[in-house]
Amino acid sequence: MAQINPSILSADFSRLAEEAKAVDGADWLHVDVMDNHFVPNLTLGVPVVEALGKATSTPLDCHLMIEQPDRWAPQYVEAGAGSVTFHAEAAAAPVRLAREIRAKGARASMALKPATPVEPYEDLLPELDMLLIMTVEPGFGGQAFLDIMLPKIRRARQLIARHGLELWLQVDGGVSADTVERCADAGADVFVAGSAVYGADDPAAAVRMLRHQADEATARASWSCGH
Ligand SMILES: O=C(CO)[C@@H](O)[C@H](O)COP(=O)(O)O
Repeated sequence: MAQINPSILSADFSRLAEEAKAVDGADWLHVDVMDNHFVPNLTLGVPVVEALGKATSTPLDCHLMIEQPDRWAPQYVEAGAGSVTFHAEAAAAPVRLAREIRAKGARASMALKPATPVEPYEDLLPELDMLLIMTVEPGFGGQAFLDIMLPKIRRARQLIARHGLELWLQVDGGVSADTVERCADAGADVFVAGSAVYGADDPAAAVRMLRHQADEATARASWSCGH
């Protein structure tokens, strides 16, 4: 079944605990950590992740859009993140970092900005639990989905299949009722949605609707036949 991870970046930051509970039933809560260096925006850090973990039973999927993830990622695991994503463009030693995240008990994930190809990372995929393909330039919610990322999602799904991996394939940026089916058709199985969820009158219902759309598209997709 498709996983829908609402992005807290689109929530009301003055009511984070309530906003986290508003999406009960989501698979993970996506937490965007930005440092104003790797991306031109600043959001939240370890203490807020720790507080969020106490406010919700939904597991936390922390997306680190920061420099020096090798130094910081382990602290997010200790703060309670169930999944930690670092950027390939920022990590000094991605294999060592993925192993450290896993050894500390979280799922290890690596993200690729739109201009970063997936092929150079083929040999690293077995070290990961999830690969995140950005479908906008990281930094801000509410941007338009980049259609030109669909071939990259397809190529990533083919690599995962070729190696027989159980790797989750996440997409993030501009995912909505208009785009989720194209992402699922291309091979994504984990969908981050910020404005499409928190901009809806009923965020929990928006999660259910996106999951339904993604599941239907996946069932029709050639990559999922036989799964
Ligand atoms: O990582 C990011 C942005 O850098 C995302 O998680 C956005 O927060 C998603 O928001 P929408 O594009 O779905 O509004």
